[in-house]
Amino acid sequence: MLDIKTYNMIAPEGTAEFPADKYTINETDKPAALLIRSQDMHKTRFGTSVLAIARAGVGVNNIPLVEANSNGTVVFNTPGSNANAVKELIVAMLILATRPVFSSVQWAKKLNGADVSLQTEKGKNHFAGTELQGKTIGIIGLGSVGSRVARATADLGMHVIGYDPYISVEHAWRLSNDIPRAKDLSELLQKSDYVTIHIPYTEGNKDLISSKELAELKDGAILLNYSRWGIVNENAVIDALDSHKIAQYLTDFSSEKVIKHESTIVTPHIGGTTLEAEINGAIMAAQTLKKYLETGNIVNSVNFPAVEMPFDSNFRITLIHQNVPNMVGRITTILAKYDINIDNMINRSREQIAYTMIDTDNISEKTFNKLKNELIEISEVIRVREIRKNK
Ligand SMILES: NC(=O)c1ccc[n+]([C@@H]2O[C@H](COP(=O)([O-])OP(=O)(O)OC[C@H]3O[C@@H](n4cnc5c(N)ncnc54)[C@H](O)[C@@H]3O)[C@@H](O)[C@H]2O)c1
Ligand SMILES: O=C(O)[C@H](O)COP(=O)(O)O
Repeated sequence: MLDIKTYNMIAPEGTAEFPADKYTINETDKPAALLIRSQDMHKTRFGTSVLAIARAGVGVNNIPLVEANSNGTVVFNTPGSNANAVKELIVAMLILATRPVFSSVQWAKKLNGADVSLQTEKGKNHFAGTELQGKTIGIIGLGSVGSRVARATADLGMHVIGYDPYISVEHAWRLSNDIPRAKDLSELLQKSDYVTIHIPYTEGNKDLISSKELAELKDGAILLNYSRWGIVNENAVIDALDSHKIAQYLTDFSSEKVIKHESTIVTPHIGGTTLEAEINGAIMAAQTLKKYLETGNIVNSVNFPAVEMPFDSNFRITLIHQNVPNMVGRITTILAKYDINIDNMINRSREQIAYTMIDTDNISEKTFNKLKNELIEISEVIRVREIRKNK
């Protein structure tokens, strides 16, 4: 039995992916894997029993990847699972930034009497808005969310300009050829009436939008941050709002200072919080975990290489090791000592980490334990695992 520990609200459709004859959920203090959302794993220690962590969602800045690597823990996310949910919220927030929906509803709620309809007709002049059509929106990051926002805002009649120097081939294909790309961030900032950010939080993206970048925006521009706290420098954005350099800041990530400011609209990190996105993410994360636990194959990892090999033999040995020369030679030399005949083998690497899978015929538990002890003695080997077919 393998135990899966969950954190946060994981949709039951996800945990239902783990059959009860092979898995338990939240039953031991030595789980084989974790299924999480935004749980801060920098503060929540995970032990060596944890073979993998699946993040139902996209952002993985809540997971210490260096520690995961040295522990031999594979970290997965669920790319695109909540992108439509974020896109729809961005459309809503653009409209809320442009039309006085909240204030007009609050005003109308207070009306009394038989002539409320007359009163609304008289009062509506106080609630004139502007339109999105014809305005320019700059989209920073053209991945799963950004590419969808580009399409949706173009459909609203906005002029769209994108910026993503690291765009993947898959996302570039999804993006319409009509969407012009800024040559650099400055060009995007200078041309846009609205700027929306859809990038991961990384060391390199910390404070990407700070005083210098805010100064490059058009006067009265509107900024949206549905990516992460820390990508926009909070003090700089408050200064830009106070000086009326920018008109509004709309965000899913906050502090008391931002919430209390009269020119902000703050949502409580609900970008991916729809029934559909939560189910998508939980199922995708669970399926990715199951695949890894049952076959060793890796898809959608953020710290390990993608590795897939059909599992046609009876026994699979997986090794996580440092990415240094001659590891395969050293590993196969030890296997040869045990007279193990290799049916199939794959070795892939990503930065400092490498992963090797070796398929062979059945090996007894006793022989495998001896073999494992010898393999783990190679100082660069981090983890050795056995997977028996259909177990
Ligand atoms: N508010 C929410 O609930 C919510 C939901 C989903 C995602 N997110 C956040 O949004 C981020 C983006 O999500 P996604 O699904 O589109 O991810 P994604 O990985 O599909 O796309 C991110 C894109 O950003 C680009 N990028 C990275 N750094 C950049 C930079 N400095 N300038 C321009 N482009 C840059 C990458 O090349 C990539 O194309 C996530 O990492 C997460 O932090 C928030
Ligand atoms: O990165 C993400 O996928 C979003 O921020 C959603 O986070 P959540 O799963 O905690 O809602």
